[in-house]
Amino acid sequence: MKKISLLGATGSIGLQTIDVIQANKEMFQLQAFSSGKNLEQTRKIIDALQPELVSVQDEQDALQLAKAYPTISFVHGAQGLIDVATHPETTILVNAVLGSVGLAPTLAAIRMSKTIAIANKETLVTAGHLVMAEAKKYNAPILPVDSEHSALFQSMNGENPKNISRLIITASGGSFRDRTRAELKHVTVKDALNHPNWSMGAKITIDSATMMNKGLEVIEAHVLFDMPYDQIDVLLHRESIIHSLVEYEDTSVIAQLGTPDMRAPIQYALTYPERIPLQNSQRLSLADIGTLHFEKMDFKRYKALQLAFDAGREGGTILTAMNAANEAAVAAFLQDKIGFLDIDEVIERVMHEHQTIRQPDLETILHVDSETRKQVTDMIK
Ligand SMILES: NC(=O)C1=CN([C@@H]2O[C@H](COP(=O)(O)OP(=O)(O)OC[C@H]3O[C@@H](n4cnc5c(N)ncnc54)[C@H](OP(=O)(O)O)[C@@H]3O)[C@@H](O)[C@H]2O)C=CC1
Ligand SMILES: CC(=O)[C@@H](O)[C@H](O)COP(=O)(O)O
Ligand SMILES: [Mn+2]
Repeated sequence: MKKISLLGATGSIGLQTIDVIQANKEMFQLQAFSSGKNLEQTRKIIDALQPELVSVQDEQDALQLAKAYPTISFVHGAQGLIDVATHPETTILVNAVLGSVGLAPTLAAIRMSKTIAIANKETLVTAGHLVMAEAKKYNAPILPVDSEHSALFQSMNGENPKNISRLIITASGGSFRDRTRAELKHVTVKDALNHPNWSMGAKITIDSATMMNKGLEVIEAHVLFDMPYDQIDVLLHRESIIHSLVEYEDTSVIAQLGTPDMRAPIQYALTYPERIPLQNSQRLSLADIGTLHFEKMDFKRYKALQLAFDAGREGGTILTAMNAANEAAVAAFLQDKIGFLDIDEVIERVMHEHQTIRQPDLETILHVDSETRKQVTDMIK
């Protein structure tokens, strides 16, 4: 029985992780989980899986839940996330929380040598060097959940990393892939939330439309697989069937394919190195699909991807600044405070004004993160 801590249980990845756990109750047990503000969904998960420990964002909510469930422990806030991540009985942390708030609990779980199944890409972008150094020091495996990184990981299985020549990350193009940049000036939140292939949380769906999602994923791949940026390519692939590809020195290319279903990479991270049937899933039929499409990436059309490559190549705190600026700008767009194209503008301005600090420690990263959020708030007043 694998005992699991889950951060972000009420979100898109979180609920799909719950599905995988519920479909394989003889194999997995949910020991502890965190949610944010969605109390209705929190109660449903408690009723279905009876965990020992639950964290919610606000103290009042924790007190209210404690009255309703006297046998369960409730915690809250930033410390609550750490308590869930470090629950002494769990061996795996699934990090599916949104944003850089996932960093501290990830580091805490790594320091207890837990296996980390990571969907929370912002943590790897803002402090990848710290996460990977601590994972090495404490012998904590980091298993990718993001579909592209799971695909890369699977396509490297059994290979010698020194023979890899290139990582090729596929991108659907997002909600506005058939519009020019000029046509994006007045798009609405509702339009932007309409992803062609995946049903995901709001923030990542906007990131996908700006192509910042791919930018974050390029940095995530650099961090996870120690690959230089000039050996990471992005390929437009409308269908999201090929989840990513690895090219080797001898020109062979190995890819991982599948229907767009996040439960597959989530389950693979939980069962690794084994595979088990995926319940209620559709098998891939290439004969039914017929044609797959590929296009070269246009870095002028998708400016955010260029900004992410620039930040990645520079390294240090500009990664934290870029990530925090993006989180703040996307939140402002979702609240109708800025337009869609302003997201790129905000990130570019923040990066332009940022003085990079090399090899930052945790304190510096957390400081840059919160200062950048204040800077963005002032910018859009
Ligand atoms: N969705 C997808 O298919 C994919 C997502 N990812 C990555 O996985 C992560 C999660 O994405 P997704 O599931 O889409 O996001 P959602 O917005 O659907 O879910 C986010 C989760 O985090 C919780 N949360 C948000 N802010 C806080 C906070 N400040 N403190 C505590 N909990 C918080 C939410 O709680 P509540 O709702 O209760 O308020 C919810 O449980 C992101 O990093 C994303 O980039 C990666 C690949 C694919
Ligand atoms: C499901 C997943 O991993 C997302 O990150 C997905 O990749 C988003 O799609 P695009 O960013 O390619 O539009
Ligand atoms: Mn992805």
